[in-house]
Amino acid sequence: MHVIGTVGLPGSGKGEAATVAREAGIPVVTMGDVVRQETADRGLDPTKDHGTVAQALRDEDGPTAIAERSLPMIEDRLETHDTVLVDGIRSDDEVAVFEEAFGETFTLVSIEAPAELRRERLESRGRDADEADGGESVEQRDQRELGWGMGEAMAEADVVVENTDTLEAFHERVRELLTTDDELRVNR
Ligand SMILES: Nc1ncnc2c1ncn2[C@@H]1O[C@H](COP(=O)(O)OP(=O)(O)OP(=O)(O)O)[C@@H](O)[C@H]1O
Repeated sequence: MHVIGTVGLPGSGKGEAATVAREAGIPVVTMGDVVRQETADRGLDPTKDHGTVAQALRDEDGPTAIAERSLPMIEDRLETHDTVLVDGIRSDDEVAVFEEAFGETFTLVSIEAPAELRRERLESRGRDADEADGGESVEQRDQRELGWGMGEAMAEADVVVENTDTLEAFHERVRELLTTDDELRVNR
């Protein structure tokens, strides 16, 4: 059994890593799924009330509210799959929840790329997907996420994957990581 969590700053490649996992038949649980589920449970509109519910969860139950609620979803996937990828971890407080729940079977992977490369990739993703950035620069997004504890989370990673080469090379590296038992046992 393996639970693999990914952390990384905006545009580092977490979404691409999740795509590689799905292609390899590894289920992906995102913190966003948790918020969507909670929004539906509260009878609210997942397309409009996502942000409000995410904030409400943290206000009501503290910084680990969303991570705690993802645990049953992860355990559910582990009934039928050996490995599960957790996407959307944003702080060291959240990392502590997964370490406590899964112990040595939890591996934290930090995906890293320089700000300039991430900025180019996010701009290009924005053009492709017609994605609005809300007027926020990459530096501002970095500061916001670092303020939540992303830097501390990245510093605790068991494995660092540099995403500075081609997309194909990154996919290959992630595929290798997800399917090589030895690499996932680094913290045993
Ligand atoms: N090595 C690469 N070469 C070229 N493009 C890449 C590479 N890695 C990722 N990308 C592209 O850069 C963009 C950002 O990557 P991705 O969406 O995976 O980042 P993310 O970490 O999930 O970002 P966010 O936190 O903002 O959701 C995507 O369009 C992705 O396809």
